[in-house]
Amino acid sequence: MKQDPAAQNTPPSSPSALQSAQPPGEDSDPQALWIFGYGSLVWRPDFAYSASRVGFVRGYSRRFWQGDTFHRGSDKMPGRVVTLLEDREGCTWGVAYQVRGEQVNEALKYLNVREAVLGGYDTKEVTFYPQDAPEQPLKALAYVATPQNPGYLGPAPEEAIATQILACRGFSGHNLEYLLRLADFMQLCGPQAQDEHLEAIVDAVGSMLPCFCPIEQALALV
Ligand SMILES: N[C@@H](CCC(=O)N[C@@H](CS)C(=O)NCC(=O)O)C(=O)O
Repeated sequence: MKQDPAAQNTPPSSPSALQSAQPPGEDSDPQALWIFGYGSLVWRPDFAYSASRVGFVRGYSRRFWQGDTFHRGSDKMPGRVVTLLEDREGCTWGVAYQVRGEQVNEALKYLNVREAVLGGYDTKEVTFYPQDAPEQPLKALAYVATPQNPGYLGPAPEEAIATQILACRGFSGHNLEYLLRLADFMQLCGPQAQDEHLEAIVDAVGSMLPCFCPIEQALALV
């Protein structure tokens, strides 16, 4: 897939700059901001929002390459959560949430703690393509863990990532729940939404769990 010029990797942008970047027709509220989630934000945003849309970003691939010693792991046994890897051929599915008015500062304050302080993520401007209107892309804020952050673990064989996920748990729950809820979301997106890296890790987990069962039953185990 050729990288869409609109999906050029732009430098990290401040939320305020992004709010003013919304096209005039996008929203009468100049304070409106879209936040793109592609990991736990997909199923647990935990901030108030006015609208949400399923869709994708181009030029990035999702990877379980960020360590997590709080939400899904500990200092002794860091879990693995996702980040975005710049990839010209990449496409990552997730959910964009629109926050407006007072929701903007509340969401940013909350995410700064959850993502930046506790998770090591930075903010980055991305171009989001709604599944139901890809011809009308939106500017959105994404939280991305770069290789420079102290929690970054980087690439590993999917089997090793699966082993680590099976062994870890943190304050937000088991790392396996994190993996399976993301896989569940991707199944709901339909056959056009593929994530080979995620699928390979789920398959590796399945080969290691003696009683591996459908996702909804496996979620009941964690
Ligand atoms: N920034 C990504 C990943 C965010 C993410 O998964 N962060 C983790 C670790 S800092 C988190 O918030 N976990 C909460 C949970 O696991 O329920 C997203 O947009 O979803």
